[in-house]
Amino acid sequence: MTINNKIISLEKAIELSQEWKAAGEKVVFTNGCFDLLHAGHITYLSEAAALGTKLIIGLNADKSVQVLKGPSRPINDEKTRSLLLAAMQFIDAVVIFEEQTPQNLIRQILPDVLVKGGDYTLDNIVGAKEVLENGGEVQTLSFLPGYSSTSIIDKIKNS
Ligand SMILES: Nc1ncnc2c1ncn2[C@@H]1O[C@H](COP(=O)(O)OP(=O)(O)OP(=O)(O)O)[C@@H](O)[C@H]1O
Ligand SMILES: O=P(O)(O)O[C@@H]1O[C@H]([C@H](O)CO)[C@@H](O)[C@H](O)[C@@H]1O
Repeated sequence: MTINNKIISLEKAIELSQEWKAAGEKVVFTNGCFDLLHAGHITYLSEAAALGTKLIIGLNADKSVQVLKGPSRPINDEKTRSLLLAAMQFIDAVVIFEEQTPQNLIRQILPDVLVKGGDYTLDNIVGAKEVLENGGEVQTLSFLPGYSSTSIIDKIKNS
């Protein structure tokens, strides 16, 4: 599958997820803004991929990032952010969502496993209730202290 073909619509993500699960694949899902990629992202994303056989990323659209992270964000637009994620061999699909949370997306995809990095706890992961009620798993993965998109921006500003 080419990199661009991995960047799919909500409808395609629902269809693929159903197809994959019917074929016995274990579908892992995570979401985020992924503005400036760093070692923490890569560490937890590679761990996420190892939890199943297909990894879908829910990516906040530019407008959603602006609300969540502030008017000066994102630095990288959604086209760039989705392409960089899709370029990772262990990521099978990237779906951009416009809302403030991936609740609707997760409710429709119903992955086998929902994960976030270690900066989250199980009680503040959006979609956890739906995934658990559907018999899925919810996990928080590694957290690499000192790595964040914001800290990269601050370093550049202060350099
Ligand atoms: N240092 C880190 N180690 C492991 N996972 C991380 C780390 N930082 C972020 N993540 C995970 O990456 C995903 C995307 O988070 P996000 O894009 O907000 O990263 P961030 O670096 O915290 O960004 P920002 O500084 O803009 O808030 C989330 O699931 C989050 O749990
Ligand atoms: O990149 P972030 O800020 O880790 O991503 C956010 O994650 C939120 C999380 O899933 C809450 O449990 C989500 O609601 C928000 O839309 C961003 O994806």
